[in-house]
Amino acid sequence: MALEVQSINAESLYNKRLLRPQALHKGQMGKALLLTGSLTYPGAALLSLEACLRSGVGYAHLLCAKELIPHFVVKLPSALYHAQTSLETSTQREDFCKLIHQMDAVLIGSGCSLSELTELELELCLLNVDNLLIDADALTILAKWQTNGKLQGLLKKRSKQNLKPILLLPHLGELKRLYAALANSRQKLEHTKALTYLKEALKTISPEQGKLTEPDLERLAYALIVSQSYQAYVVVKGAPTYLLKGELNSAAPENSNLTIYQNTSGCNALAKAGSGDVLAGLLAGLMAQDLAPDLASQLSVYVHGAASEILSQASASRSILPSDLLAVFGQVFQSIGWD
Ligand SMILES: NC(=O)C1=CN([C@@H]2O[C@H](COP(=O)(O)OP(=O)(O)OC[C@H]3O[C@@H](n4cnc5c(N)ncnc54)[C@H](O)[C@@H]3O)[C@@H](O)[C@H]2O)[C@@H](O)CC1
Ligand SMILES: Nc1ncnc2c1ncn2[C@@H]1O[C@H](COP(=O)(O)OP(=O)(O)O)[C@@H](O)[C@H]1O
Repeated sequence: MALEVQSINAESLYNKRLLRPQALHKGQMGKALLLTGSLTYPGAALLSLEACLRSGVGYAHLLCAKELIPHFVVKLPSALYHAQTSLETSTQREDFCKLIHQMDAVLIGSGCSLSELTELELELCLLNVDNLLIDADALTILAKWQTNGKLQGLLKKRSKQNLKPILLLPHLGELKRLYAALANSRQKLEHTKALTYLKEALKTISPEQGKLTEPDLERLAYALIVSQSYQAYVVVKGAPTYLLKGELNSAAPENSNLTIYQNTSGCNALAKAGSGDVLAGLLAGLMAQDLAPDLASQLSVYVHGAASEILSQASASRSILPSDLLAVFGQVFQSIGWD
């Protein structure tokens, strides 16, 4: 039984730092496309876009309702904007596919709203995008497709084309939604097995490593099942955030190989609508720079959390806004040697 618990902290990330040569140019630093925000939730687009720009990515693109572009461009002029189309015609779908094929990473979901258009965009992304991050409303659509059987076909096509596992960013509510969509007795049994495995395996490691509470273990057991059933990497958002690497061998849990990464940064200043949008944009920008999904996830959750801690040294956490985090990302990156 191999289980390891590792902390995501300043030292671990310093040791994994990748330096930016002075002579680099924007073309070497990746292109990220955000399919975030909507007329209903425009703020989510701005938060994720600025976070993406502050990740160091070469180009940050946003595809959004054309009415929003004149407002956004005033606030974030360095981003590149594309007007959303209905995807009803084959030309519109071809243009959309052309755009996503040019990208090194695509984020879909934060503030997109649960529209038919979001569904069409998500389907095309699943079939075409290698580094695909899925958040918020797009997670709800995934759960719906899991229930009605559509997702299985899409994931099969995805794996035939050798596209990477998708990256999911659920909070506990969304994680449970994804799990509930599986809800058959076999998977329920696997959740019980996963939980039992985690509890047993934790007894075999040092008490220092194994400080995981019962609710955290529950969360991780859900994440294990979701990760396997959706063929996905999962960032298990919350206090604290966890990442999982490896697999549960459900036939023989004792033969599983699993690493749990526990983030050590963050505070309750993040318990506000919009914090998740900031995290998603930052992670998309890092993935576009060719960082492996596990390193990009570790770095983004740490920087996001540490930014909230810096702000809370000078302000009551209640008054800190998700948009305030953006200005201190640079300070956190610098403190861990990521220039
Ligand atoms: N400024 C903006 O434009 C924002 C737009 N947002 C978008 O608004 C839409 C709806 O977001 P909602 O926040 O209503 O939807 P959620 O699915 O995030 O939250 C709905 C409910 O889920 C439960 N929940 C949330 N977080 C949980 C947690 N950590 N543990 C357990 N249960 C939890 C709570 O009961 C919550 O009221 C999405 O598209 C979202 O992306 C949000 O991202 C917030 C900010
Ligand atoms: N008390 C807390 N301590 C540490 N991190 C937190 C806390 N509350 C929220 N967060 C972090 O803030 C983010 C909230 O994301 P989410 O619930 O998706 O918000 P949004 O409304 O923006 O979609 C997650 O990254 C989560 O880990």
